[in-house]
Amino acid sequence: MDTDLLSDTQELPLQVDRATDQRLQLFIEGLVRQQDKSYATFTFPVQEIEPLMLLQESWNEQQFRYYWEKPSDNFAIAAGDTLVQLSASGPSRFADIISQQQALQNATASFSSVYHSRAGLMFLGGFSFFSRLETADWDSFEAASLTVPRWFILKDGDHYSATLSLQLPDFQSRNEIYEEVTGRLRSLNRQMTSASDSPSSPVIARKNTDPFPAIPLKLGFEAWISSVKQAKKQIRQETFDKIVLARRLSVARKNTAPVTKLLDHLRRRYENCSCFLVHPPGGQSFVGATPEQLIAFEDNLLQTEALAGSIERGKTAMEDLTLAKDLSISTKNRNEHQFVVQDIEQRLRPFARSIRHSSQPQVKKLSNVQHLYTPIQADLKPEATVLSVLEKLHPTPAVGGYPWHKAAPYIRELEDFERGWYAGPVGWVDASGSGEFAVAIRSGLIGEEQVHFFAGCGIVEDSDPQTEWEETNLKLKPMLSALQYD
Ligand SMILES: C=C(O[C@H]1C=CC=C(C(=O)O)[C@@H]1O)C(=O)O
Repeated sequence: MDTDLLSDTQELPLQVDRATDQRLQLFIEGLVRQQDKSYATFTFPVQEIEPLMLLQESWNEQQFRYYWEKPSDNFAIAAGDTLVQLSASGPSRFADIISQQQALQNATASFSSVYHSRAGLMFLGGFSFFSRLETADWDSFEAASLTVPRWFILKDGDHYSATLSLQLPDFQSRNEIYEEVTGRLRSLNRQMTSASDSPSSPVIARKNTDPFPAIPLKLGFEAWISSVKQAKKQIRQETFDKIVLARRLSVARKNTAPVTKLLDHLRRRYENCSCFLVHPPGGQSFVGATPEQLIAFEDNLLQTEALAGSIERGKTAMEDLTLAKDLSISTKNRNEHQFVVQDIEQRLRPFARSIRHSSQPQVKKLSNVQHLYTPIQADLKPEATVLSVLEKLHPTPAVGGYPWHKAAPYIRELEDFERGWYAGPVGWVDASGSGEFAVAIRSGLIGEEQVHFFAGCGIVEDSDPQTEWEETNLKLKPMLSALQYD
């Protein structure tokens, strides 16, 4: 290896010691000799770095970009460029993705100089709410899409690493592979150095002095009231017990700040949320900060939750407490919540050895709204995988309905827009089969000229259409503020 990457020369974010270099050369020799793999990944430790800054530094509209951060977990992934994109559409999309993922895993060899289970292959992306995408609004997205990036940076507590991946048939010899890996390490080093030297943090530091025009928050009000009334009629006729209706607010994009700034705002403001970005090559950016975890899966231990039932935050501590109490004792909200707990439990049962949750919901407080919240844990049977469980869990009645097969057609009928990836699962899966997916609510689709914001709420027998409308306004707030529309 050229001396510039070796650790006894200068201080660089990513350095390789001689022993690692020797191991790397042997690994590459093995790849070329055996010729039984089509892809290889290479993971190295890096110095402390802000993955978001690197994403900003390396931003390229024409390439795949991905970001995931849960500030409260001290966990982040920034990734870019496509090595392979797994995609599928239709009712068998989960099964199709699972078989593509397995094939890719079998065709990949991994080199790692870190001891971390997230080293190696990483699959990043998500799924649309319904099994097909039907309009041009989401034309850069697939109904199911997991991308293996050509690079990603991982931050997990104090652990930082960089993983590169490549397609082996692109290279003729051992030397070419070695040159490619070291060349890319060098360019990553340059980007990491300028990301950490970058004088300004990507924070939106101050309010825009020339505020954007007020959002027409009343837009779609009549249609909403009428849809909620129709949904309640179906509930009275016992078609279903609960349905989640959503609205889309579409506005001209005024804030042209990079989406990385938007993400930075979200992660600072919503520390307990999963902040995400999925940007297909040349497409729009799907961005959000969601409080709802759909699945966290590691060593056959699963964590999920019921999050449904909402009320505003109080202006004083006392008022806030009173509102939380009102929420906890509200029959309407408790019913709305209980359908979710029940349904999740039912769906997990075939996979689970045991399932645990408290009998009473807690209250989860976000800066704009508070929700009823029941964390649920399950020990799963060995055959369960993150994607097979995801297939069964999505959509929970927190974003769909109860029973789902009865409510589903009414969502399409009563909403006048394509949900796309709104309320679908978004997240990541690693090579060991662990992964995390969140429900992509509190989100927006950001195009060059237009932004679509989404928010929904659960409708049950005694829902009041006006109150539900106000609740959607509360839920739109995080994204509206992040784009400075307030
Ligand atoms: C569907 C959304 O929220 C869900 C999650 C939490 C509380 C909800 C509610 O109270 O209705 C919704 O079930 C959304 O924010 O778009």
